Amino acid sequence: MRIKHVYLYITEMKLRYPFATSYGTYEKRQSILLEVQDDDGRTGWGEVVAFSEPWYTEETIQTAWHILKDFLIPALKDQELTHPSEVPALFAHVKRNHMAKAGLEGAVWDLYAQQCGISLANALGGTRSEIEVGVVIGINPLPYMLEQIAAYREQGYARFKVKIKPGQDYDMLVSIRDVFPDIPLMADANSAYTLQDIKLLQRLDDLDLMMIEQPLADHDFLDHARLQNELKTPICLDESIHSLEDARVAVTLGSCRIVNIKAGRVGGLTESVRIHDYCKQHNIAVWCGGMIETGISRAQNIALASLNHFTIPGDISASERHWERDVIIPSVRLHHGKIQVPKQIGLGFQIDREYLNYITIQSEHM
Ligand SMILES: O=C(O)CCC(=O)c1ccccc1C(=O)O
Ligand SMILES: [Mg+2]
Repeated sequence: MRIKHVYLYITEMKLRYPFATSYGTYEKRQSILLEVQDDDGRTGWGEVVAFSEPWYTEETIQTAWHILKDFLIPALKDQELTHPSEVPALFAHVKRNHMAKAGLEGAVWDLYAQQCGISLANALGGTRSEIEVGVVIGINPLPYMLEQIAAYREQGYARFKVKIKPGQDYDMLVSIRDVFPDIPLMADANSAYTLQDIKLLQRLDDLDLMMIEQPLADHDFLDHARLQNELKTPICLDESIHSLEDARVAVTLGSCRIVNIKAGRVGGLTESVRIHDYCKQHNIAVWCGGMIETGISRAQNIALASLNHFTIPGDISASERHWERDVIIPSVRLHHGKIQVPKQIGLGFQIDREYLNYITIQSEHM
């Protein structure tokens, strides 16, 4: 396969509800959607999940746009490929910029699956026909969070993740536990704490949380290992894990017992599958993270989460969790609290071109 054309779209969509994390609040979402085309005119779709602000990682929409246009797309175009797992080597001379790389690599995976006449899930080695999914509750006044949890439970979500930050942590979680003693519950700190907060973090052990996600800074492998040693609650790493190598460091040091895999953060689906396989070998649980993404990345996540070691429900909610309307047809829906893994070829969804046009604020053909 040879990529002859790449079409880039910067889109902007308003979230149905503002989404607050420990480091900031998202109200609207720009994304880079990209379409790659081969010599036969077939196209594959990918999404760069970087945000407009460098809060979650250092990448932004603008840095990704630059890296894609000036380095990655020229490195990919016209190269003869037999498999998408060859794409990371073409990008190896470009340091990091994982979300930009993953957007393009994901589009090649979709195209490859279509050429083979199989689903993306199948191409990645996925075996599940449906996946259990969880939902994330942003930081808000407590009564509103309780209402949201009740509503999402009604919709069948199998796991509830609550964002926490200093001052909105222990007491808030105790109140949630009082109302919902049995729900599978976890907390995501997005690096809001340091090892100095160890006493507070140890109190969370009373709350029967499935895990605490990324309590400390992204580079703090050693401090996470010390913290995990002192905590009963499993630590899950998100922002710390940019590669298989990071997963090896974390697992070897004992920095976590669970890994959140996001294709964007680790540079693509190829690296995601490698991390999945490594964690499976080492008895480290994995689940698929979310990035408030459009349906393209959401469809990719569904395919990825169909691999058999994704044993914990991921942050793969229905399209309507964040969007009034999604860019894929049909939108992602829950069926009895689960999401069906599409059997159709490629991503298994169509692109809603009319809506794509409507939300596009900039585009380019390369
Ligand atoms: O996609 C979602 O619904 C929310 C996923 C989420 O928690 C998140 C969203 C944006 C940035 C970081 C994170 C995170 O997992 O830390
Ligand atoms: Mg997280």
